Amino acid sequence: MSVSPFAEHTTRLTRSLINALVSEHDDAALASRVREIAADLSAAAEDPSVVEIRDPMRPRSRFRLDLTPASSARNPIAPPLEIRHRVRGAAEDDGTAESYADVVLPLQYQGPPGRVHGGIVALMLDQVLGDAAHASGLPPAFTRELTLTYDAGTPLNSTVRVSGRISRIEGRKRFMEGEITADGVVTARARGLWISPREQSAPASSRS
Ligand SMILES: CCCCCCCC/C=C\CCCCCCCC(=O)SCCNC(=O)CCNC(=O)[C@H](O)C(C)(C)COP(=O)(O)OP(=O)(O)OC[C@H]1O[C@@H](n2cnc3c(N)ncnc32)[C@H](O)[C@@H]1OP(=O)(O)O
Repeated sequence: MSVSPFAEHTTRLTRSLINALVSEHDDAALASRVREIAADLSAAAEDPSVVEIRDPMRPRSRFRLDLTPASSARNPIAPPLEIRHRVRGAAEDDGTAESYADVVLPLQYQGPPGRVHGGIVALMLDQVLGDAAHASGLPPAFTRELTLTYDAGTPLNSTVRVSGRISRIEGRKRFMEGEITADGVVTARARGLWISPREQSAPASSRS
């Protein structure tokens, strides 16, 4: 289900409000930002039908109603994670289907100074690996195990790439792997196991 421009606009403004709360330590400056954002929120709510967004997030067909705190365009606590799909080609040329997202994390996702919080790193990798686990119309599967290695700080305020792919499938089990890179350097790696519940995996288990 696609998100209306009004809902997405309101989500973006709410993200701005969250950002103001963690950025402005002076109440007068904070109050000024709050007034601006409140005015923008009210203006859009006057007539939701005329709200337009120049660069809306693309609705993803394999995720009909995304309300997750990881990637929903209508959930302001979610990082602005727009997941795309591709086949790794040219350089690697291994033909692996991959899910990936290029994302900039603002201050509200900070852990150590200047770095993305490790839990947010895990959240994004869980989501992108979970998305990749559902490639090719595979039946629903849940994260059973997720192992993270934090190799280096993941920077705030600059584009990082979150990627995930299936490494192998054994019956109901999908073994996943992925990483986050910043300027081409790996900052975190993930390995995980997604399992399709017995009742939902009849076609998959008959293949095993
Ligand atoms: C969420 C998807 C919904 C579908 C949506 C469709 C479209 C989606 C599009 C895009 C999706 C993006 C969405 C991302 C969402 C983000 C991820 C989350 O937040 S998920 C929530 C957190 N996770 C849970 O809540 C799971 C909780 N756990 C469970 O419910 C169960 O454990 C479950 C269903 C996962 C498995 O239950 P069992 O009872 O079937 O499992 P047993 O029988 O113990 O294990 C199955 C096999 O796996 C082996 N196994 C277990 N652990 C293993 C391990 N660590 N290594 C190797 N094998 C292992 C076992 O030995 C067994 O093998 P043998 O069949 O006997 O051969």
